Amino acid sequence: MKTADVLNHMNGTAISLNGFNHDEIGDEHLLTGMETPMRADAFKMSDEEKKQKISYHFAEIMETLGLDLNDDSLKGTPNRVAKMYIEEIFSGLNPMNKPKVALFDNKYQYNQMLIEKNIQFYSNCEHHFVPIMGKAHVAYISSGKVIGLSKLNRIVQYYAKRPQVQERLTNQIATELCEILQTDDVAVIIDAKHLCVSSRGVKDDSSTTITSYYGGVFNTPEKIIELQNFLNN
Ligand SMILES: Nc1nc2c(ncn2[C@@H]2O[C@H](COP(=O)(O)OP(=O)(O)OP(=O)(O)O)[C@@H](O)[C@H]2O)c(=O)[nH]1
Ligand SMILES: [Zn+2]
Repeated sequence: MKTADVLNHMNGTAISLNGFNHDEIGDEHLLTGMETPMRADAFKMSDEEKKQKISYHFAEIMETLGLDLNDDSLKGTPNRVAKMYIEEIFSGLNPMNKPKVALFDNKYQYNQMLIEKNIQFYSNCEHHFVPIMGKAHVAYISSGKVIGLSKLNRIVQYYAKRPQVQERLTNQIATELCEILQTDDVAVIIDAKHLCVSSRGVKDDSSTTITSYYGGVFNTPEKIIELQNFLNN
């Protein structure tokens, strides 16, 4: 499936280049408006250099807040945060960390939907840099290839490990699955809690946010109902 076709599914998603260089960044979502906005020089600096820089600036933030960086418990925090950003919670910004996906021939002649339900993920809101946590459900119908189940979870985790908004996370996962599986018949539903809504600001601890992508045959009332029935059980 071509990205232009995916774009047609997105109901008017804005096209934005953001100075983003496809070859250098290696993200296939150029021109769809759903790429994570990154500069063309995003990977000129090594991970080690990035960690040192983040550590320096995080120490500055802590100093500004008046914290004593000589304190036993606090002194390692700038390094801890830098390591966590680069190696863990924002590791999905680096295309080198994209999961390698194993595909198999559909020898089983299984031609109905496959749903990977309740994929737990943690992400971070790009507006406040506080956690988003939730569950993703992904479904597809094979066009000839079958994907290893764990790879569905890994694709969700890869895109979650970026500063995100839920709409983009949903569409990035869907586009990736369409491209890998060479089919439009993909659905992604995400139900997540945003700590920027629950722990601060409006402080609503009970609301969650649901987003969805229904492509190909999933974009019919019957299939949507069938899918939702599976998810509700
Ligand atoms: N559409 C969308 N909005 C999000 C997401 N995560 C956080 N937001 C919202 O982004 C908005 C940022 O709005 P601002 O008014 O600039 O930020 P703010 O002053 O901190 O807003 P409050 O959260 O209302 O206090 C907030 O309304 C957030 O709830 C997301 O995944 N999708
Ligand atoms: Zn937020």
